[in-house]
Amino acid sequence: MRGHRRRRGGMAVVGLTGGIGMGKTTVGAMLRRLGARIFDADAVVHRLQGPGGRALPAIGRLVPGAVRDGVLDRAALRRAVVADPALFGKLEGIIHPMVLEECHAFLRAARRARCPIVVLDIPLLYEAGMDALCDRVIAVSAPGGVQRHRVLARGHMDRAQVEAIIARQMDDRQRRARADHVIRTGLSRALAWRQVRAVVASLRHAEERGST
Ligand SMILES: CC(C)(COP(=O)(O)OP(=O)(O)OC[C@H]1O[C@@H](n2cnc3c(N)ncnc32)[C@H](O)[C@@H]1O)[C@@H](O)C(=O)NCCC(=O)NCCS
Ligand SMILES: Nc1ncnc2c1ncn2[C@@H]1O[C@H](COP(=O)(O)OP(=O)(O)OP(=O)(O)O)[C@@H](O)[C@H]1O
Repeated sequence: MRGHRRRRGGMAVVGLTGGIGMGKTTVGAMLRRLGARIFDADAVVHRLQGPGGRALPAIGRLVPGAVRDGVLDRAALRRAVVADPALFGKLEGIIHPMVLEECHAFLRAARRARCPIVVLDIPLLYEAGMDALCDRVIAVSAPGGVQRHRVLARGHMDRAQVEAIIARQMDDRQRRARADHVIRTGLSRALAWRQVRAVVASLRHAEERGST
């Protein structure tokens, strides 16, 4: 538990992490409705890789077939990095420093705007050591079967690709053991809401006591 660390500049920084398809975006949206400002690492990655994105030139050099006329073919990039783990590591080497930079810029802006609670929604929060930026961490979790079913139901990844991504991520049990709060998303949305409200109430309670 990092439960009683001092808040940084009057703002609670909450990490939100979990494996692919565990429910980070869904829980992030609930936290937003309760007043938190969200840093969405996946959305930042998509912007960096989108038309005119900063990461495109380096990705084009790494996987030449993946960038054509300044546009990234996500499916081609996914196939290439899943087939070759060394390439996956090199792609992360391009993207992660840029995500970290954007995250610091987000935190500076949120502090200037006096946001009471900010949430860093980052799949690889622990793997990339970005939990060091957080006062508390929430892990979202669901049974492995539910996780795989959800990702396959989206229809753009095959079984092998899902397994390759899961293999690159921290084991769910380890993540749950390290986090301050665990939100279970394997049951109904109503239950997830109840857990999210309880976490926010505990943050607000800590604020009143002057610690997180
Ligand atoms: C592998 C890529 C091409 C797959 O693209 P695709 O459009 O199919 O998926 P998307 O980007 O929406 O990611 C879906 C989920 O996969 C997982 N994931 C993505 N990248 C990684 C990674 N390097 N390691 C582990 N899990 C990852 C995350 O849970 C993410 O939420 C893409 O995710 C990518 O470029 N990843 C490298 C950047 C990265 O490390 N992102 C993680 C967040 S910082
Ligand atoms: N509590 C819940 N009850 C029911 N379904 C849920 C719940 N939470 C998430 N889901 C469903 O699971 C799927 C994955 O959720 P979500 O997109 O939030 O996960 P994610 O962790 O952000 O995924 P990714 O790592 O791929 O970005 C979605 O279809 C969502 O509707």
